[in-house]
Amino acid sequence: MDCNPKSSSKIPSTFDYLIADLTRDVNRAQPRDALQFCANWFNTRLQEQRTRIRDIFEQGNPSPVSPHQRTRDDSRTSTTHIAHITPSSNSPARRPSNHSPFGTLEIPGNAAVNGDGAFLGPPPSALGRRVSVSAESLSPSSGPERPPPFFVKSPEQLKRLEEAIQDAFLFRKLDNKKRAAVLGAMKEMHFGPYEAVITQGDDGDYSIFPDHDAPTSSTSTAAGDWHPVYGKKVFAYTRGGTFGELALMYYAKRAATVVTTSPCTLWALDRVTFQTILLDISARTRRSYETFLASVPLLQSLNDAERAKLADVLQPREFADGEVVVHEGELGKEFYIVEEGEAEVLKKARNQQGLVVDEVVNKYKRGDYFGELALLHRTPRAATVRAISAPGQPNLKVAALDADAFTRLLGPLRDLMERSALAYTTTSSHIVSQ
Ligand SMILES: Nc1ncnc2c1ncn2[C@@H]1O[C@@H]2COP(=O)(O)O[C@H]2[C@H]1O
Repeated sequence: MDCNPKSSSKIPSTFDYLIADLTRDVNRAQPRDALQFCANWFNTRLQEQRTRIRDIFEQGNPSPVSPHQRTRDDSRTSTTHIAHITPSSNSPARRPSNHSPFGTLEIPGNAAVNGDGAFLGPPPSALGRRVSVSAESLSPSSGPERPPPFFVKSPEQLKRLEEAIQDAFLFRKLDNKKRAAVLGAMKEMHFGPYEAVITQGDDGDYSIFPDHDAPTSSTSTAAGDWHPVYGKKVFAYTRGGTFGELALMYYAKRAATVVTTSPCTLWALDRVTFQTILLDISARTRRSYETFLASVPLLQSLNDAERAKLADVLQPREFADGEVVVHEGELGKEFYIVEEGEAEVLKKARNQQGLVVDEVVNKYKRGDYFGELALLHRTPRAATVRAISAPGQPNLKVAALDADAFTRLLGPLRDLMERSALAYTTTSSHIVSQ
């Protein structure tokens, strides 16, 4: 059997990659009990994946119900009293558990998670409980036969949706095509005041992204500052806060109830799309970054673990022909590595007539980097870098690294970058950016 996902003509899925990795490890380890080895291997991979995703969430989008935050008094908590909340038609008092207000989307694999699955001894959840594992957890990749749902949206809806997700960490990893697929799969939902959007103890079926124009909603969970139906209020969401992802990531029960405090517009992303597109993409992005980074000359001296850390924090950006990535004279906040396409570097200079013109001083292609000077020296951008792509040629795609991660992860390469920068051409006609 050919287990190399790259040698097959179809697009390899996460499952293909997993089997290739497993085959490689089995060949290395030559286990006597192959079945036990495979069971342990998958279990370990599952735990690693959950841990990595949890870490990503905690870095980029801390959840109010993550274990170390649950008891913390958060300044974002609103002053709305939970005691005002009354059960709605969607509340647990009036409907059976597991009846989501979103209904069930008619897409394959969208059935509720089995509550007591014990397949392969699932890892404990982030909240310390054992969690169920559905068959989907081993193969989050949907493949072409399982397209995500698509909800038609007006330009006005799309604009609101874009605003709603602009701070959501996972979306930053999506390229334009995948982003469009996720936006299409998101469903607009309207809630009245004091309706339970998700209910503690239910299975997780949707991740929720509140509309930016929506008033706040609040979280409650049983204990303490008590409400007869919803229990204690532990957190309040303001605009831009997303919730409902924990149960989707860990196949755990809902860890808290989320109740609207006034009429709300929310965007719901179903569990299968969340996992197949978002989680799968973050794993794929990481994997393809690791391969790509190994080919970048600047990073040759980093080891695999260092490059893997870098792959975790890089964010894809795309620029059409003529779009500027960095402006000469501006403050620098990011560093860039070219993944695809081309860019040119322009510096302001005085021509013979004394007029200020942009002069091309450099060009970039795949594997090149730029934007290091402003971060290394804390100076304004020394030049403008803009995308160039002839008709039919790919747009410029870069992997961006923020200033903190640049210092932390590429600090050891400082000397190398300084030496390479000596080769930058600057003539007396160039105007020095201050
Ligand atoms: N001749 C050049 N002078 C200055 N910067 C250059 C030149 N050629 C390429 N660059 C890159 O252009 C980038 C602009 O942003 P930075 O100043 O942060 O870092 C700069 C370098 O990475």
